Parts: sequence; structure tokens; C-alpha cells
Amino acid sequence: MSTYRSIFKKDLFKGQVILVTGGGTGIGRCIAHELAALGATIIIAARKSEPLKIVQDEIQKLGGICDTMLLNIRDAAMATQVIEDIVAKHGKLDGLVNNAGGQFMSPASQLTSKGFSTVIDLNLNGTYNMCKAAFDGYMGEHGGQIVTIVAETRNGIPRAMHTGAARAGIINMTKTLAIEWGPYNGIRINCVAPGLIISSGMKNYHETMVDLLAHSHWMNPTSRYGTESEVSAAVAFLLSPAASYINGVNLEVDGGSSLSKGNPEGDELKYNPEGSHHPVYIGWPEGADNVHGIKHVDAPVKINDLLNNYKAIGRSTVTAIAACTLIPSSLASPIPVPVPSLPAEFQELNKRAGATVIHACTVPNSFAITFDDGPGTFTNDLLDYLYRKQIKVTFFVNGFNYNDIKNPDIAATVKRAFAAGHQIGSHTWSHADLAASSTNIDEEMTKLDVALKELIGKRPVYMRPPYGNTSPAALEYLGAHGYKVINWNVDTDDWQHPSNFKLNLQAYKNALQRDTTGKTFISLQHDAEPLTAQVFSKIAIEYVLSKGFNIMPVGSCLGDNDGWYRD
Ligand SMILES: CCCCCCC/C=C/C(=O)SCCNC(=O)CCNC(=O)[C@H](O)C(C)(C)COP(=O)(O)OP(=O)(O)OC[C@H]1O[C@@H](n2cnc3c(N)ncnc32)[C@H](O)[C@@H]1OP(=O)(O)O
Ligand SMILES: NC(=O)C1=CN([C@@H]2O[C@H](COP(=O)(O)OP(=O)(O)OC[C@H]3O[C@@H](n4cnc5c(N)ncnc54)[C@H](OP(=O)(O)O)[C@@H]3O)[C@@H](O)[C@H]2O)C=CC1
Repeated sequence: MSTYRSIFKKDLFKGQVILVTGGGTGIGRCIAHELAALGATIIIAARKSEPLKIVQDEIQKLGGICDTMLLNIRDAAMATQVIEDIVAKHGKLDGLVNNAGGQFMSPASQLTSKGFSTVIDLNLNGTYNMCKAAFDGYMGEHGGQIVTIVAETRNGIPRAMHTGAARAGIINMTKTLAIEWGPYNGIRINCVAPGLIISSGMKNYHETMVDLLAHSHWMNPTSRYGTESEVSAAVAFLLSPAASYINGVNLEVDGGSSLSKGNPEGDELKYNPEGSHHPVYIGWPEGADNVHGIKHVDAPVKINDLLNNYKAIGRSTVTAIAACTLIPSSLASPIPVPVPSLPAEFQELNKRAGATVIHACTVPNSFAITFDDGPGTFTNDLLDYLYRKQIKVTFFVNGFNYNDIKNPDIAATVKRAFAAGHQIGSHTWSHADLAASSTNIDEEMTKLDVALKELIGKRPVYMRPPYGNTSPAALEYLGAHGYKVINWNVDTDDWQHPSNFKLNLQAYKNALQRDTTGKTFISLQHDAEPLTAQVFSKIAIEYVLSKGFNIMPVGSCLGDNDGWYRD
């Protein structure tokens, strides 16, 4: 007896024969379990036999009917053969769920034409092969329901242009087929477009990408990921008679993320980094990982961990809905906290000869946002965002720290930032502690100056000492060599807790949630941290703007618009 807790009535699909491609893993497996629990004879088909056998075994142990077939959807002849075999063996084909598909992540600029064709071939051509085979082999004569899993594509899919194009192609193909095939004995064909879902598919991505995805799980209007069950429920609905007048649609199962991407209002701020208040639907039975043969969701640990939080939310139904807020409490309740004063040694150093350490601006209402230790691998994403917002900041770069400034991609990022009007400052060649007696200050400063001169044609006047550390000797050197030494008065400490946006933002809140009359600010974060470049900086910038400050490079905030560099 199946233990899958479907929202639909038992026996909804009794006597029906339904093929689920890619049914041996993730979302496809969940769909297979749910449809089998609702009485269908399920055929799961994919390239690898082992996952198929495991799922078949799970379903059969639970009293369901499940057959397996080997299938590569990219092979049209194989698609035709599988449909023929199903009809021969099971007598008919009532439903086809095109779930098989996928992609790798790659920025479009680095995608090869072979890579593009591969993903188009898998998703678009593969889905076409299956639809055509099902139509020719059975449905054209007898009717049937087709549901294709695509992906939420409304505003494009950065790093997955190939799959976005393929899925958009499927959505349009589906509309045409709905029109053309509707007259054939009532064929209905629809799409389901998942947003980010906790499923095995996430295991295909590099650890850094999984990390990024796990940390940005809250950045949609429901502030959470979706579950396999939420996709499966949409499929079951579209296959069922309850959807008998729904044809040619693309049903987005994405928590509204497709509505929010690219919203110029900076909608990340309205979401809830601390967790969702939206009840979640999980069909898998409660209990230990392997209850009655149904295993736990096979997602990466960091992604799967989110499910446990969601389960807790799901149980607190009505109160949770009533309590739903778009403004995270962290932003809504100002707690005045004094701005941390400068460490005594900096104040002391200010009095000494040589360069002066600057830690605030002079232009009224200015807020200089500064980034150290870059460029990082994701600094380009930050530059894209800054361009969209038309905001200029300061990058205190290293020569050889997280990255090598001579690496062509990193060099290109420095050039791009400079060309876009951001201020490039020095952060020493190797992130050396200038207060340490072993540091060769001249080498640290000169080596980076030479590299920057080659890249941008100029040497920076502004510099940030690594760790904010200076010594009298260092200040004397820097002063004598014409450098302006910039520290900060808002320290996010993002390098210590790169994914804890709430904690990072607290530094900004400490500064801005009190009387700021006459105050100006220089903040410190690190664009070498992927999550700072991709997520936190945006949150911080939106926050500063919401407080009415003007964001600008350090030079400008000191009233200096033409003394940033020398030849
Ligand atoms: C930022 C958030 C984005 C969210 C995206 C939308 C949400 C979607 C989520 C999901 O879909 S979950 C995942 C579902 N499952 C999968 O994606 C399956 C995993 N992927 C694959 O199995 C493969 O990538 C593939 C797409 C099926 C291709 O496999 P195939 O064996 O047919 O091709 P290959 O011989 O491996 O490669 C051919 C060709 O493609 C290029 N290429 C392949 N991998 C990469 C890569 N990692 N990076 C860059 N390019 C790649 C390359 O040109 C290959 O040719 P060669 O150079 O090897 O000759
Ligand atoms: N997880 C998510 O966040 C999202 C997923 N999706 C889509 O949902 C679908 C299911 O994804 P998910 O369960 O997460 O990922 P999985 O990687 O677990 O599932 C993909 C399945 O497709 C099968 N498959 C891949 N290529 C072929 C092929 N050429 N012929 C037959 N079967 C194939 C795989 O089996 P095998 O390798 O044995 O062939 C596998 O079972 C995919 O289309 C995915 O792109 C869309 C948006 C979001």
C-alpha cells in the first residue's frame, strides 16, 4: 500500500498507463511514485538501468505497478521503439510525462557551439522525439495527455542560456501542438516550469554553485525552494480530468520567482533571508530516511537541509500564513546601536607624520562603498549590477591574492571596472601586512602599481592597507610616495561570515539606524567573496539608498574627482 501522501484522490489514475521519462531520479521518481500511488501503471525510462530498477522496486514493494525501459530521448528511433513496446506490452499509453532533461552551467560567453547543441538536442529535440513518437505510436489515434517539465524561463536563465532557449522552444512547441493535436481524440499537452527545486538534479552542479544556490534559497517571493512534490502535484493535476479544459499552458511552479527577477525596486530586500513563512507541500511520508522503501530526497546536503526547515514551516499552517510578511524583521525593527569607533591605534596614527589614515568622507550625505581583495571570480556579476543601478564604487585590488591580476579574465575585470568609472585603488601586491617589519613595503606597492599601469595606463593614488594595518614607517613611506590611505568606519566582516547576509548587513544598520546628521561613511566588504559579489552587495546598496545616502567612490566622497591616479 503506497505511503505517498498525495493531495489527490486515491485511484485518480486507476487503469491508466503513463510513461515518465527520467523516472529513476529526483522529480521524475517523485512523479512516478505519486502517479503509481494514484493507481496508474507507470513506465519509467532513462539511459541508466540501475536507478530505474531501484525505483521500480520501491514502487512494487508499496503495491504499485511499475515497468522500466531503457531510453535515450535524443535517439528518435529509440523513442519510437519504447512507445511501441509500451503499447505492445501494456495495451495503451494514456499519459506521457517528459521529465528527462538537464544542462550544465556555463556563461553564454564561454559556451561552445557543441555545448549549446548538446543541450538543445537533449531538451528540445529529445522532447520533440518523445511527443512525436507518442502521437504516431498511440495518441494520434486514441488521444492522451502530455505534460513536459521545462524550467522557469520567463526572464532568461543566466548561466543556462542553452537550456533557457531549449525550454522556451518547448513551451512554444507545446502551444502549437495543443492547437494542432487537440482535434485528435482530445489530446491535451501542457508544460510545468519548475523554479529551483530540492532534488537530485542539484547534484550535477559544482560545489560553489550549490553553495550559492543554497545560500540564495530565499530570494523569491516565497523565500524558499520548491519541493519535488510541488512539481509532481502540478503534473498530476494537468494529467487529471480536473484539467480537462487546460491545453497549451505553461504552469510555473516557482513560488513567483519568475515575477521578481530583474525587478528594479531591489526586491531581494522584501524577501526573508531568515526563512519562509509559506507552508510547504511534501508528499513523501514522514519518518526515517527509508520508510517502506521510499528514500529521502537525494539532493546535495546543503540543499536538502533546507527541507527540514520547510517541514517545520509546513506544520504551522494558518498562523504562518497570517504572519506572512514581505519585510524581514531584521530590516523592519531598527535597534539603535552606536557606530563602532575607530580603533585607538588608527586615531593615534592619524596624529603622526606621513600619510593620514582616512576613515570617513567629507562630502555631505556621501557613502563610499569599497571592496577589497578582488577582483574575484564573481566581480563581473557585481559590475553588471552596478551598471544597471548606475552606481560607482571603489575597488582596492590585489596583484596576487585570491586571484592573479595577470590572469586574462581577472585583468579584463580590472579594465572593465576602470572603464566603467569605478575607482581602482591599491591593496598591495600580495595583501601584505604593512605593519609587519618583514614586509617590503616598496615592493608591495610598486609591483602592483606597475601591473595596474600596464592594465589601465595609470597608477592609483588611493590605497587601503591590508587588515587596516599601518605603522609609523609604513605611513611615512606612503605619505612620501603620494598615497592617500583609506580605511573605513563600517566593517561588514563579510570575509568571516560570507553567507550570513543578516550579520553583514548589521554593520550597515549599526551605522544608519540612528541619527546620521552630518555623518558620512566608508564601508568595507570583499568582492573576492562570491556571495558578497553576487548577493550581499546588492542588499547593502539597496539599504544605503533606502536611507537616502548618495553612493560614490572614495575619491568623490572626499571631494576629489580628478586626483585618483597618476601616470
Ligand atoms: C543559476 C541557476 C540556474 C538554474 C537552472 C534552471 C534550473 C534547472 C535545474 C535542473 O535542471 S536540475 C538538473 C537536471 N539534471 C541535469 O542537468 C543532468 C546533468 N547534466 C548532464 O548530464 C549533461 O550536462 C548534459 C547536458 C546531459 C550533456 O551530457 P552529454 O553526455 O550529452 O554531453 P557531454 O559529452 O558531456 O558534453 C557535450 C558538450 O557539451 C559541453 N559541456 C558539457 N559539460 C560541460 C560543462 N560542465 N561545462 C561546459 N561545457 C560543457 C562541451 O562542449 C561538451 O563537448 P566536449 O567539449 O566534451 O567535446
Ligand atoms: N531541480 C530543479 O531545480 C529543476 C529541474 N528542472 C528539470 O526537471 C527535470 C528533472 O530534474 P531533476 O529530477 O532535478 O534532475 P535529475 O538529473 O535527477 O533528472 C534528470 C533525469 O533525466 C534523465 N535523462 C537525462 N538525459 C536523458 C536522456 N538523454 N534520455 C533519457 N533520460 C535522460 C536522467 O536519467 P539518466 O541519466 O539515467 O538517463 C535523470 O533521471 C529535468 O528536466 C530538469 O532540467 C527544471 C527546473 C528546476
